[in-house]
Amino acid sequence: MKTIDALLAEGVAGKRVFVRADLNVPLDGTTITDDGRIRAVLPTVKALADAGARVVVASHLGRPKGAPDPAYSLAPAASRLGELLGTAVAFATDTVGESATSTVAGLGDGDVAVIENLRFNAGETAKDPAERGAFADQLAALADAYVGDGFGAVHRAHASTVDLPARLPHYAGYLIATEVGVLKRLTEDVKRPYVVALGGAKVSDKLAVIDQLLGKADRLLIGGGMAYTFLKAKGYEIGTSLLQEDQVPVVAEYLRRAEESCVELVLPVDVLVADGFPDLKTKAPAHPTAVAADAIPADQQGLDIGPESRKLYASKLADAATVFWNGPMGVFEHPDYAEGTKAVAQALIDSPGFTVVGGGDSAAAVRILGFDEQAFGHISTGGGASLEYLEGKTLPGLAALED
Ligand SMILES: Nc1ncnc2c1ncn2[C@@H]1O[C@H](COP(=O)(O)OP(=O)(O)O)[C@@H](O)[C@H]1O
Ligand SMILES: O=C(OP(=O)(O)O)[C@H](O)COP(=O)(O)O
Repeated sequence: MKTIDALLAEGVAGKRVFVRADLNVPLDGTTITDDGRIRAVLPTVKALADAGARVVVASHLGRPKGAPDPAYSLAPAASRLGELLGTAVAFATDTVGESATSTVAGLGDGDVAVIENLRFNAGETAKDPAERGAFADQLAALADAYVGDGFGAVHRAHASTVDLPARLPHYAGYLIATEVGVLKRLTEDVKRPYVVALGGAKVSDKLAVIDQLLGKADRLLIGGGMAYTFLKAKGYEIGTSLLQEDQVPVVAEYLRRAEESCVELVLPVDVLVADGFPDLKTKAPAHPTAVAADAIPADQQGLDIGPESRKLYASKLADAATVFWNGPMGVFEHPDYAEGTKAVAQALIDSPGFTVVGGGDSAAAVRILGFDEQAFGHISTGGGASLEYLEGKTLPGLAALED
């Protein structure tokens, strides 16, 4: 894999360099609540701009449905990138249309532009390779070289992560190099006990990784929205909690295999419930109650792990030599449901082992909840991406950067 240093050595002055970043930041309206993913790509963007490249930064944000949707605009991320760089950053209001073409044509050496959300074009995520390829052809017309630095999206086989680098000289950026370097420590000669904590809301995406993790980790702690499919598989009532119904038999099999292979699969013993999802805008008090995990009322929704589970999870992390954590334990964006995530973050800090936190929301959670980033071994910008890396899968966005 050639890195950005090779591109810089070849000389980039006057060249248009396409940087596929992951600027999928959490937003409250148009306010960015955590800019970690933007800061993470700065070394790459700065190095290219300082060397006189005309830098075209691109990313997805959220999951719009293949058409423009103002709620998912990258405009706030573009302005924040400009603030962090201390220079004006141009913003194209489309991906490959008139605005993108003229914005890129208007760049001088050392200038930076951001184009609009790649997922506003259906070609970005299309299953049909021809449709993806057609979009990639249009993106390729905007650049002379490609730098892959969106680590959080390298597990996606999308036009900008796979088809575009096939059309341009391609290089790995600094963030990808760092992320892969650190995650290698968790795959080669991992120190034990190795504990993996999983939570969050992308349940369908992330349940599959448990299949592999059962053969790799010594202990699996399950929280967040992920936990309720497990509780359901145990035969418990889970009320209106997040459920991946079609995966219940698969999860039941995970429970059986864990027992057989002596992997500790730890589920919440109690949870915080309420009669609905909290208002994240007003943060109005949600008045949750703590109930035993096997006593969730039918009309209630589980939104965080409970106080007994906090203690249990902390104790299961206390002797870990290696920890990987992806996915908040609850709806941490609301103060009434942040305690589970706080307890796990604190347990990682207190753990003597090498600790890695991965995922857009998990990384944002530890910073928003006031933890010191330096207290963790590594904070990865990718949740699904790092999990799939740990599974030993070939990540399409990394494979596409190979020579
Ligand atoms: N019990 C729950 N029910 C619904 N959503 C939850 C629950 N627990 C956590 N979440 C949500 O999960 C989201 C993060 O999930 P995910 O995207 O999978 O994590 P990451 O970005 O770290 O990989 C947060 O926005 C949080 O509010
Ligand atoms: O936020 C992301 O992943 P993560 O929540 O697993 O960290 C990435 O930006 C990928 O987004 P996607 O899961 O919509 O493809």
